[in-house]
Amino acid sequence: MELGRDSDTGGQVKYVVELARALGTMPGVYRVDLLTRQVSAPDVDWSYAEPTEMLTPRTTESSMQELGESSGAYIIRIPFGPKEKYIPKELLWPHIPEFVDCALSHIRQMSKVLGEQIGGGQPVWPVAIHGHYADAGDSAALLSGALNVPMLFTGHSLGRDKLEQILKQGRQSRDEINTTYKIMRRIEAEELSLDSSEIVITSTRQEIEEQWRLYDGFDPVLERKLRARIKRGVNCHGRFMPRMVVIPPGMEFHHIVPHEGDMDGDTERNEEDPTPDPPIWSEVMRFFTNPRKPMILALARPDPKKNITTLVKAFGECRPLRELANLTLIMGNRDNIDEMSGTNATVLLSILKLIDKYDLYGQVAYPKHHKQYEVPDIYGLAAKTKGVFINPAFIEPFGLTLIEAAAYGLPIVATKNGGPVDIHKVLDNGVLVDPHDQQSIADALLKLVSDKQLWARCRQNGLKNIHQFSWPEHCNTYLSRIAMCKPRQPQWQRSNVGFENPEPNSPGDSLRDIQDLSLNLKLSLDGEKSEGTGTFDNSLDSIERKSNLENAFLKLSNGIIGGTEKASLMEKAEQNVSGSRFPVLKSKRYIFVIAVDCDSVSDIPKIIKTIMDVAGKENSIGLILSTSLSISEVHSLLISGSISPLDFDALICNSGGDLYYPSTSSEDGTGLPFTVDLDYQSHIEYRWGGEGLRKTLVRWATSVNEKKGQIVSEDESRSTVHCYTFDVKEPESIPPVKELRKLMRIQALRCNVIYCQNGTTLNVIPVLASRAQALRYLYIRWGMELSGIVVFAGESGDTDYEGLLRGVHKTVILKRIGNTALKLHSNRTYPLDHVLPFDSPNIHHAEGCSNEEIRSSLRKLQVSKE
Ligand SMILES: O=c1ccn([C@@H]2O[C@H](COP(=O)(O)OP(=O)(O)O[C@H]3O[C@H](CO)[C@@H](O)[C@H](O)[C@H]3O)[C@@H](O)[C@H]2O)c(=O)[nH]1
Ligand SMILES: O=P(O)(O)OC[C@H]1O[C@](O)(CO)[C@@H](O)[C@@H]1O
Repeated sequence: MELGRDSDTGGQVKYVVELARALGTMPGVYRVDLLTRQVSAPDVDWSYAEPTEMLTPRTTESSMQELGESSGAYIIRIPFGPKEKYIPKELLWPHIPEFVDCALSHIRQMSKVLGEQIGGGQPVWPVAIHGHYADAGDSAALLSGALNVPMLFTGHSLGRDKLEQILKQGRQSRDEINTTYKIMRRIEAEELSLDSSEIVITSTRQEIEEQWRLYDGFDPVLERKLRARIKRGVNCHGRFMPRMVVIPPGMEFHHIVPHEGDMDGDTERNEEDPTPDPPIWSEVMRFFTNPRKPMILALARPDPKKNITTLVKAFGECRPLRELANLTLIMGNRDNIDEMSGTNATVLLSILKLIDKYDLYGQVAYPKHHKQYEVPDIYGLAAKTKGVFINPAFIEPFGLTLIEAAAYGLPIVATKNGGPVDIHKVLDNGVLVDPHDQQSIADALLKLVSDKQLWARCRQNGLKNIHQFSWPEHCNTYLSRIAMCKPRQPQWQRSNVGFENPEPNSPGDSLRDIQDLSLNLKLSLDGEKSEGTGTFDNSLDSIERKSNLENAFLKLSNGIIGGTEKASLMEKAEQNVSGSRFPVLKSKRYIFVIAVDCDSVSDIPKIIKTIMDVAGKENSIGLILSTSLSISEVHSLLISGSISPLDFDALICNSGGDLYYPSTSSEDGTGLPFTVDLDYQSHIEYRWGGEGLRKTLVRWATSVNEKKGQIVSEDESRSTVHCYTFDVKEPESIPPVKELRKLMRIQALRCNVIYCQNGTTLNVIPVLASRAQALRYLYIRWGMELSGIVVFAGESGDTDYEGLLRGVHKTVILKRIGNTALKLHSNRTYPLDHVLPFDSPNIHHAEGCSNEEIRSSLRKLQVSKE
């Protein structure tokens, strides 16, 4: 690993690689995939372009174990974002949905492969998905929603805390910080991770109490209260908190041999010892006038928060310390400071200036290069000189370097802010200091290098206790926590499992199953009615006539049919569905998704007709309508434009709260020619606050009305099971969307709040539901290729607009559509340009909404109908 190469290659990289490797050797774990970005850029190592890399187990014991085909731990590199270009983490946001789409396709593919190998032909679905750091938290949330599997999250370093620390330093304004670090988008990703995760893993208790508590979506007191309510079986009124679990990271101990000798002592390498000194030693020692003095070692990325400058000042201004010890600063690798990122270069330059200011030549080493395999030798050298390791960071979430130093027999001086407090409790191998207090840093270092007994005691304590930081131990606790999560998987896969072993009157004969069967049989009926031919007649051989099928449907609904008969009926219906209507989505070359949020709803039919006209009558293009409107509003709209619902393959309504398919019958009781997808409903159900959420929203509306007059009211007629809709009379007077989101999160209500239709409507839907996620569902459910999608959107739109433009699909932005909606975005927590990939070749701005202008955009996007 190239640790410390830049601000993206820190401790988290080592943590996740070692965790994946360790998990891959645990009994009960078949396969671990560590997904990351594939980078094929000339300025990074060639191995970053390798699509797959196996992480070989460290211990011979585990490598001796019988491994199954495709089992073990792997790094999977997913290509996304601009080709051949390295992108720092702060600039990745516009590309995250593309990663999600590609990752989804890898996971689906892998689940099929594993299904063939070990799943008896049934796809083997992931047990859990774990996001590490904010960007992966965002991705994992979308993936866990699309796959319907439990999510875990580890922050490693948290945005709110970083923001506070930088503000405290007073060098940058909030806006400047946001421009440099895109920190508000990152914080939103961390909030979403709280909304979506079942478990948040932290390295220390401090991370929970001091850092996570800064977030809207987490409150340690409320968390305890909700946990107690769940234990007592008391209603939580739709409120959810992720479970926070402290599991410190481990160490790989296989290569650790603490140096026993000192620079002058008997155990020093003697003349007969054939092992030469590690080359990195001379790289360091060449800086020193007297290399035998105890070495104070700091090893950290040249990031301002690591506070190396205070350390250099403390050293420079403390005469006795300078006389007694040398200082070694390992700050990543560099060829040319001018080519380093702005903040890293600034740190390095200020350190060089301080060295010059205090005239520390001959006393401070700051080598340009080191390899990761040389890091143990650097700790070893410091230990050999009876030196001390120091981490003076303003705040350190955990601090891998501290456990590394302890493992190599080095006492520590560490910041009292963050993880080191917990580490010190376990290891008791040094002194904690206030990182802002230069004098106390110098005092602590001086004490440890001058008091030989204290030094020896700290070294021994560290070595004695370091084994408490063990990966196998970490993995045991981790896996036991995952095992406690309620298993989640797509509803239709559960039905499949049921088929293999249909027990008469088994507990599986639930209302849900009946609904499933009903939907599938109904779809079968629709299939016959609308298509007339196809596999319908052949596959339903035991139910010869359509009327029999209708009877069966009724019997199922009334609970008369159950057990084996139901299972067999279900299987036939399922085969029929797979054989007729829905795979149509899969076979389409392109799917046109009409997601325009027009200034006036009445403008939509005209746009739909133009796009339909462009699509032509060929079967190779599917059509989906994606809107904030309810299904009955959609129906009226289509009628008003003389458009047949049957021209669509699917209709995403209520901002993604519901998914419908057109149908020639109307058995839903709504009188409308659509069938609701019940599997989708169960798919997005996660953390839906239901009645508790609705009541809170109504209370919020009342309080807004008390202040501003009657401007917002619940609209029961447009609300559905998974979408609470509110009418807004004066959009400019109601609080911005970010405030309502915050209010919900503070109350532990997890939902997706969308201001739509120019702010005249407010839709509240499940947290992992959205118009963009509905497309991912169609991919997972029916195999609809995401790369074949062309989304038609306006220049602006509802507050879920950003989701429509990003991913592997292509987008045509129609000029002058949805302009009024722009005001909905004026009060966002982060600017749209931090998340929209406007330079993407997948996006094209059409000059207008005419047939020719749309055709021209499609040509530019290389979408051809053939
Ligand atoms: O020039 C360098 C600098 C660092 N490292 C290594 O990089 C890692 C740095 O990890 P850490 O000291 O933990 O700091 P960060 O890079 O900031 O890592 C983040 O993620 C870690 C894992 O969750 C947490 O321990 C940290 O607190 C958090 O800030 C260690 O293994 C170092 O040995 C190098 O090899 N060379
Ligand atoms: O300064 P930030 O953005 O909080 O990032 C620190 C994180 O970045 C990394 O260096 C690389 O992802 C991690 O090791 C660490 O978790």
